[in-house]
Amino acid sequence: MPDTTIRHSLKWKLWCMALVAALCTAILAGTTLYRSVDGFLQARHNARDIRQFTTVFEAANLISAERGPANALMSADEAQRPRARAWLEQLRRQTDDHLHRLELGAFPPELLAAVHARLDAGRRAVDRVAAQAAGARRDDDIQAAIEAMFAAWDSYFGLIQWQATELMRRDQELTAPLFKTMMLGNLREYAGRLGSYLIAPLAAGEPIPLRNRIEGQITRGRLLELWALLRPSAEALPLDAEFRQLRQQAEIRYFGDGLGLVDRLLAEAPAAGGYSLDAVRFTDRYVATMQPLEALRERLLALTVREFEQREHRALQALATLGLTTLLSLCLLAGLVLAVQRRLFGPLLRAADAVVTLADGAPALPHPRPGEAGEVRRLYHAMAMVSERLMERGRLTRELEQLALTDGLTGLLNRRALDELGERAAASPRRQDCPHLILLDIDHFKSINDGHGHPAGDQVLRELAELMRAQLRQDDHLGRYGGEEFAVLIEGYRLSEAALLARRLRRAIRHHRVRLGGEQTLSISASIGVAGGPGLGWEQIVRRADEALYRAKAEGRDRVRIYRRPPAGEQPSS
Ligand SMILES: Nc1nc2c(ncn2[C@@H]2O[C@H](COP(=O)(O)OP(=O)(O)OP(=O)(O)O)[C@@H](O)[C@H]2O)c(=O)[nH]1
Repeated sequence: MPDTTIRHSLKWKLWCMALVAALCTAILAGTTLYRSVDGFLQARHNARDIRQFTTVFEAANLISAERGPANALMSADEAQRPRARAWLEQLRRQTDDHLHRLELGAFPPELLAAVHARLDAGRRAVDRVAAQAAGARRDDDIQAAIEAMFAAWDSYFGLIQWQATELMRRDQELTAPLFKTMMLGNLREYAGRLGSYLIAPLAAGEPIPLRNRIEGQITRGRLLELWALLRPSAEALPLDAEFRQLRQQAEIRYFGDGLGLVDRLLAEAPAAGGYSLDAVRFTDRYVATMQPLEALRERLLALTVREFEQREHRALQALATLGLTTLLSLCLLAGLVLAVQRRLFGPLLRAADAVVTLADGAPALPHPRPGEAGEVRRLYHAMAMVSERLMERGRLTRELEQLALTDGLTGLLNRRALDELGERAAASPRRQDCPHLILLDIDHFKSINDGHGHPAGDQVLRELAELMRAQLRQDDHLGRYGGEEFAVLIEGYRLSEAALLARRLRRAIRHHRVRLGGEQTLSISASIGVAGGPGLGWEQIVRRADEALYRAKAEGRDRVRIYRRPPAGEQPSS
């Protein structure tokens, strides 16, 4: 018996293999997906951090920018004061707005508190000077207020450094953009400071103190250093056309006009007529030349933010592509397994069913369905051939079996067939199956052969077979039991009825005329022995019928003798 347990089923093995393949795919894809998700989250964090850093830096820029109107206010006359005050108030509001937003973020409170303290101190110093009448302001107070505002920026720069360090520690990829941004922020701050060193002397009409000149030179040196780092060929700088254009504008406006203005005032001795520009006008003109520096920093930050947003977008695309590819691979695998199951196992199982019906001798071959594979069609074709051969073989076997049980001359059952039927009937427990045997032998048959030839003898045998068949019921079995010996096996008769049938047969034979060639006819007779009855074995019946037949022959032929069971102690009689 074939092992059909599920463990040995090909379908089960296929599903197992598919499961293993799906697991391998999932593990492989999972590892890559994990990296991809990690990359995407990192890119998203970086984009968010850079945007946040932009906000932080804007506040620094505003603190720096506050110094312009503060300087103007501290050196303004009565007429200039309202405009400078309005300008300063507007910038202070913007700065406070930004700082307020920062407080909501995760900055160390002590750093924020220090920024507020320094900024308040700087603003108070500015306001104290601004509150004095134009003529009463001392350049030392102005210088002190300016330096207090420098300290506010320095304090805020500490906050920027803290955040930059935090971000760089989280991802080193942020190092370059953060440094570039800080560099540009410093550039704007140093430019502002350089101008501020001139404000107090300009406001007071005093010569520029040596300390201011030295600080100014140091600041100028830093400015030029930073600017050199931002030369157009610097690889770390963006190739963006607008950025390059802004750099060019800064080169002309600030490093040309702005520094030129500072140099001119440094060169001017505060003679009797004073400086060629007062502090307010200087501030107006100088602040305007710093504009491209601010634009440059904003552009760099915008480009950096854009680049990180693009990275985030690309990481998301890669993640989506990988996810979809994985899903598609798993779907394809499942589809493949289902297709194999439908296209291969379905037909195989139908073929198996057909083979079983074929073995039972009732072939019901499966028909190929549309779209079924060529291999399956070949299998069905081979099965059709096997079925055809089996049918042919069955037919031949049946023919052989028939031949083995049939007498070739008369077409009647042969002795073997009759014996089989007789044994079966004798063995049957049903009373109505109880068999009787009429054994019939043609008298002097040898003389027919001798006198008329062997073919005439054959003709007699054939005609006698037909004659007897005509006398019998459908259920009676007629056979040729030997050379010129016939046998009738009957069931459901009593012995007397069997004897009657035997006598009828004898009479029919006696009255029959065999026509040989021409007018010549031949009459024949037969001797008959009858035996049978309940409780007898087939061999016994045959032996008894034979005995009765022998007696019929012995007593003169052409007669019927019946084997009767003798009373106890007596010889059997016929
Ligand atoms: N034509 C022909 N003769 C056969 C066939 N089978 C047996 N015989 C002959 O049947 C004859 C039987 O002869 P015997 O056994 O002497 O019997 P009988 O001549 O009928 O004599 P009794 O039976 O005593 O009346 C033999 O000559 C066999 O050759 C057959 O198929 N065809």
